[in-house]
Amino acid sequence: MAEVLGNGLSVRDLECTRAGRRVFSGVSFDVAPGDVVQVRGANGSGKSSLLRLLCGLLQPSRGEVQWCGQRIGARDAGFEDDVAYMGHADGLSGDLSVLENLHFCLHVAGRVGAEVELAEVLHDLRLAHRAHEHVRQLSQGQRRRLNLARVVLSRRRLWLLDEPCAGLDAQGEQHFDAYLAEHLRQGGLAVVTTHRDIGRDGPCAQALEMDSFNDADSLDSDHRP
Ligand SMILES: Nc1ncnc2c1ncn2[C@@H]1O[C@H](COP(=O)(O)OP(=O)(O)OP(=O)(O)O)[C@@H](O)[C@H]1O
Repeated sequence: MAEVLGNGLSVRDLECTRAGRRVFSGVSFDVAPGDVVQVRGANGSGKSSLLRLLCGLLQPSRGEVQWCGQRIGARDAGFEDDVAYMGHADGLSGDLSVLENLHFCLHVAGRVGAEVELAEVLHDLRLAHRAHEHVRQLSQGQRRRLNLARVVLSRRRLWLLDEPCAGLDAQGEQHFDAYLAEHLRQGGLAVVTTHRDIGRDGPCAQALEMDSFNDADSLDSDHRP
């Protein structure tokens, strides 16, 4: 029986197979409240696949992911209510305004009425002046900021963030660091794929190097040992 963190995320002997090819195997780690894991690795090493396994969008070919002692594959409703996932696609509606997207997010998170906080986050992320514009009119970096606002406002306990700083400028990165530090300070948990050293000035991150879990034939030829 795998050791389980009763109040956090527990990953045991996880294996990922995509299109019949084993991407990684033997991945095990725990994340406790207040902890962040930084996932690193070469292109194709399986960072995004790992995050999709953690949030239940992909199924492992072996091993399991547990949240607060329950296997997530069991589709425990509590897990989905606890997770904020940021993937490569931003999950925003281009035909809705910035404000409408965030109101929708607050609605889904059961936080209708958090208007003051919404206004503060929009101001912090320099999106307040674009609040009534359609999201499709924003730049990539602005959309990334809006996606960050979505995660922050959702107030979910577990953040699963795939390259959250891609496209952010230096100020956007600073805001990300501050929001992540505050999330952890409040007992939140996070798994983040990023090449930035998020432990440098902020929280101390546990590093997970995906390259060490790859099969040799799953890597591009120039990454093979
Ligand atoms: N939709 C898919 N169908 C089949 N195979 C996929 C799919 N998406 C990714 N893969 C494969 O899974 C492996 C891992 O991809 P993944 O995107 O998880 O890696 P990554 O480390 O996030 O890469 P990158 O740094 O380039 O974003 C790659 O070999 C890739 O070809």
